[in-house]
Amino acid sequence: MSLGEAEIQTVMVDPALRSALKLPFAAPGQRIGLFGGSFDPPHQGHLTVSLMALRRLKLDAVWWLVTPGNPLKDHAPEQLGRRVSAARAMARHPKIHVTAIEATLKTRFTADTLAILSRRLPGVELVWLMGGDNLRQFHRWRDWRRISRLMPIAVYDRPGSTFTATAAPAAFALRRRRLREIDAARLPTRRTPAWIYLHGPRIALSSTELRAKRNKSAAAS
Ligand SMILES: Nc1ncnc2c1ncn2[C@@H]1O[C@H](COP(=O)(O)OP(=O)(O)OP(=O)(O)O)[C@@H](O)[C@H]1O
Ligand SMILES: O=C(O)c1ccc[n+]([C@@H]2O[C@H](COP(=O)([O-])O)[C@@H](O)[C@H]2O)c1
Repeated sequence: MSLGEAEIQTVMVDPALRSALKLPFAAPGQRIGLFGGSFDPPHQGHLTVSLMALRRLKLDAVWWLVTPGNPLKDHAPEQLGRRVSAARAMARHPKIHVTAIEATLKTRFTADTLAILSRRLPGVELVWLMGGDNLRQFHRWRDWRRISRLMPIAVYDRPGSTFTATAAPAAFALRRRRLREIDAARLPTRRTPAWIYLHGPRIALSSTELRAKRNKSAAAS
């Protein structure tokens, strides 16, 4: 969307705060996809989810929130700074911004991060983005119902999750709040809870697989 002078003046986010949080610019009325992940390492799957979400949900931008660590994963990820740099190198797109906001906010759980961001960005239409594998275990996330009330959720299909994700406990609990794919562009402004399952090019890539390959070639050399 294009903003007039008056609208830019009314950006409700305190600029000092925004710069302290190292947040990209977002104005009221803009639609921002929040894509949390370990990105250890980032890959084409992340990029595809972001590009499809930009297009189908008519987003103005996607912010990659590189997490200090997924609370449900045991293994320690690569150093945060290295993952942020790798994510920036992968996400070379004018509408994709890479942030380490959870490290700045010192939040560990998505519900806490999203509660702060929605408070700090009033009027901005935020959407939580995730892959189908995460929908399968969403009911195990801390305060997942609160997350579903904080902002709409878009789930992108992923090999291995196609037939199981939409039958998972959280999907079942929220089944009456699911939008048809044809209505994707309306998701960001829908009353919550609201969610959608998006189909598109399926990318059979994972960070686990890339780490295994990297370790194998390091061991061979
Ligand atoms: N190939 C893919 N297709 C769809 N969604 C994906 C894909 N890869 C990652 N995602 C989603 O991107 C987000 C961040 O994922 P993450 O950084 O953990 O990558 P990953 O490949 O799932 O890593 P790992 O194998 O270490 O679990 C998650 O919501 C995940 O579901
Ligand atoms: O808050 C939780 O309980 C929670 C549990 C599992 C995953 N998450 C978040 O989900 C996002 C995707 O995680 P990952 O490791 O699959 O990339 C990332 O932002 C994690 O912090 C959050």
